[in-house]
Amino acid sequence: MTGTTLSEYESRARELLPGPVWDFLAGGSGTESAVSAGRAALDRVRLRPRVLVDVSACDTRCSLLGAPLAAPVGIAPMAYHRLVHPEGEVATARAAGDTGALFTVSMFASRTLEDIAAAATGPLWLQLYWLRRREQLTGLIRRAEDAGYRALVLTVDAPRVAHRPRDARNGFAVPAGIRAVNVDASVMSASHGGTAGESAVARHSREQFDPSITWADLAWIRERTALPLVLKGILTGEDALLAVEHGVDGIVVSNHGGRQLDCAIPAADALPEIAEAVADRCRIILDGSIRHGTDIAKALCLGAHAVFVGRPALWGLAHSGSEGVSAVLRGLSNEFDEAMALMGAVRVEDFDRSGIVHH
Ligand SMILES: Cc1cc2nc3c(=O)[nH]c(=O)nc-3n(C[C@H](O)[C@H](O)[C@H](O)COP(=O)(O)O)c2cc1C
Ligand SMILES: O=C(O)C(=O)c1ccccc1
Repeated sequence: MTGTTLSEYESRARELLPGPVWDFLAGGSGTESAVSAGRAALDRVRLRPRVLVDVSACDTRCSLLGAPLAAPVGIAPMAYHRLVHPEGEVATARAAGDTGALFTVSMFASRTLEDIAAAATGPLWLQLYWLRRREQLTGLIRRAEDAGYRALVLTVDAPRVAHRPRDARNGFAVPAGIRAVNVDASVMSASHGGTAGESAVARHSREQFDPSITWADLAWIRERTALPLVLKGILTGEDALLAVEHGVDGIVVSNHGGRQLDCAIPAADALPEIAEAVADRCRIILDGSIRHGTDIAKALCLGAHAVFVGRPALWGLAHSGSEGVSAVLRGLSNEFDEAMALMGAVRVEDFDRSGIVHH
């Protein structure tokens, strides 16, 4: 990673960012046990390399729902990139384009969908939470289509934002001047109303997210767009099967980086039963604690087609803007390329369950 390791990006970001912003990035819900469990789950997976395979031309490229990628890597949707860098999502989009990564833009992005699209040279997806005010969703879907976004990601593990002790203690609110510019100001004014005991983000999500939606409501989105639909936050084979039965194009196996259900099963532990239930009928993406090229290899062996990287992209952005995000993504891709060579995998599709043991 051009001399700077990922953990150096992390520690530099921690030094640079105000304490409450760092806590918002790093923190989880409840006991925060689902944050560390995500890492522990990947650490329990060990790789089984094959040797004497011609690896003189490993190919890290793949395609995900029609999007060509330099490696099976995307940036997870994360709110408010301007919290860590003034250019925000525009800088992140440039880096994703430069490195051939997918960028999933959060509904609570701090730059407009159109500005992000103008800076992007690679594929963009848009993530949505289901708001009580459905006309806001209709507007976002139409704007995403017009700006060339290639899929919608509906996050389903957050009927509301969970209680996050660090944010509550800090009375965290998004600083004045940073806004979720793509939604009506009255939808997410998370810059107001942080109080000791509850963050503004948690309070506004309770007011604005629709907690009553069910599988039957997916038809409402389908009727409004021909874009592929991906559900983010699936952790069981049962729900993966329902997702397939409801015709979704992809799922993100995720415990939301340990930020939603405390003690939720780590994505890596959930993946085998999900891959079995899905049986190749939709795309599977894993996120949570992906920090090394070998983590990507492990996710593919467990049944994922690609991974999303969350916090490390923001560490890179805080460190040095677009350059920092590019360096973080390039570092991961280079490590993945090496993992392929040392695993005896020539193509991304060569990874399967025979590549791992799981303790
Ligand atoms: C600061 C921050 C903001 C996030 N915002 C969103 C969001 O707006 N929508 C969403 O679906 N997930 C959001 N997530 C969750 C990420 O998409 C992802 O699931 C998680 O961060 C992956 O774990 P990792 O950070 O360990 O890589 C957020 C995560 C962080 C750290
Ligand atoms: O999804 C999240 O983890 C998150 O932090 C968030 C931030 C702003 C609005 C909604 C969720």
